Amino acid sequence: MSSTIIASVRGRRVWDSRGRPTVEAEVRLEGGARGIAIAPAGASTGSGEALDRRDGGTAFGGYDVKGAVASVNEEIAPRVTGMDAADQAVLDAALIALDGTPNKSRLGANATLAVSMAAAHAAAHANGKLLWKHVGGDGATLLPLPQIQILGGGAHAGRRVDIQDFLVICPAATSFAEALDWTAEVYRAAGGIMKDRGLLQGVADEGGWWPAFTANEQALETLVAAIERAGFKPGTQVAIALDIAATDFGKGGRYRLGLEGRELDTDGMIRMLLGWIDAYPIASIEDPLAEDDAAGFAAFTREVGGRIQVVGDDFLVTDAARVHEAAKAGAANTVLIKPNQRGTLTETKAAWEAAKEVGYAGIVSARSGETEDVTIVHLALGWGVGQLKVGSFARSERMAKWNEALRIEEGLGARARFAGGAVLGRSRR
Ligand SMILES: C=C(OP(=O)(O)O)C(=O)O
Ligand SMILES: [Mg+2]
Repeated sequence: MSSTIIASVRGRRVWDSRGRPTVEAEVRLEGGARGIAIAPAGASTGSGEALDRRDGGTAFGGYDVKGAVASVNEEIAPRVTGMDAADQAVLDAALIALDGTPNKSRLGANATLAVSMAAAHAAAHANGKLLWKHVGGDGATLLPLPQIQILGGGAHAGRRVDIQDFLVICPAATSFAEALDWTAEVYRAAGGIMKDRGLLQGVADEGGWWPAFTANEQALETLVAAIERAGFKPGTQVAIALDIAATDFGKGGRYRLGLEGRELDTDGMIRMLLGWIDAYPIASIEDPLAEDDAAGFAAFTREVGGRIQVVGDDFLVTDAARVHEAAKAGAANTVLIKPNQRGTLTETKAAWEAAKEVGYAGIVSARSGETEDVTIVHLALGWGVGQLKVGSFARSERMAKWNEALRIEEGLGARARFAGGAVLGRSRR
C-alpha cells in the first residue's frame, strides 16, 4: 500500500442532472493515489438534513456553490492536508469540528461530503482496491436489491401526481443483473401503456415516466398492468415500492392531495394507504406520513410493519440518534441512507450501524439531483446494506450506478450473493 497521507485537496464546481452547480473534491495522497467524488442534491428534503452551502442571489436560481467550493479550497484543504486518508473517522471528525455547526451549515454538507468521499476513494486506490472492497473486505459479496423508479411524481415531476416515487423491486430475481433485466421490461411496458392511453408527458427527475394522471391510484393500476404486460407475476416476482414523500404535502397532521383536490388527516392517510396495500402488491412504503408525524408513523408501522417494509427518509434523515428514537416508538422498520443528509461518511455509517442495532433494514439511496458519481454503490456493497435506490433508466447519472453494480457482480463471479426479497424490513413482533 502506498502512503495514504493527504498531499492536496482541490474543490471545483461541476454540474448535476438538474443543471445546477455542485461540488467535486479531488484528494491526492503522498503515495500518488487520487480520489474524486461529487456531492448530490435533494429536492424533497427533510428539515433535519445537513445543509448544502448555496450562494443564493440570482445566478443559477440561487443554487451556485462558489462558497462551498471556497470552503474546500480555503478551509478544508489546509486543515486536512497531512492527515491520513485511511483514517476516515479522524478525518471526518476534523471536518465536523472545522464546520462547528450541528448541520454543516457553515462549510456546507456539499463541501464536507465531497471531501469525505474523495478521501475514501483515494485511500482505497492507495490500497490497490475499489472503494467497496476497501470498505468491506473479502466479506463484501452481497449485491443489493435494486429499488427502481418506474413513474415519477411529487417534487420530481412538477407535482403532477402527489406521490413522489412509484418504484418496483424484484424479490424473486436470482441475481442483480436479472433484477435489472426484469425492471427494464417493466419500465418499457409502463411507457408503452402510458403512451397508448395518452398519459405520457416525458421523463421525471430520476428517469421514471412523467405521467398525466388524474388520480394517484391510476399510477398503481398502471404499474400492475405494466408488471403483467412484461410477463411477471405482480407481488411474488415483481412488487411495488412507494415513496409517498408525505412531508412535501403534509404538516401538522393535515395532508393535501392536490391532484384529487382533497385533504386528509393522519387517520385518513393511514386508511388510504392500508386500502392501497390491500388492493395492490405493495412491498415497501417510504415516508407514508410527514416528518413531524411521529405518532402517525408509529401507528402505521403497528398496522403493517409486520408484513411490509416501512421506510424513514425525511423522518430519520440518516441520523443514528433518530433511528434509536424511532425504534423506541416502534416507528418504521427500515432506514433510508443518504450520505449528504449527514455530510460525512462516518456519520452516514453510524446511521446504518444504529439500524442494525435496532433490527431495522437499510436502503442506500441517491438524491434526485445526481451525477456520474458512483460512491453510493460502493457503500451499499461494502457495508452490506442489502438495498439500493437510485432512479431509473433513460437517465445516465442513474445508469452509471446500476452499471457499476453490474460490473461488481460480474467481478465477484461465483462469490456474488444477491440480496433478493429476504432483506426487506419487517417489524419484530
Ligand atoms: C431520493 C429522494 O428524493 P430527493 O433526493 O429529492 O430527496 C427521496 O425522497 O427519497
Ligand atoms: Mg424519500
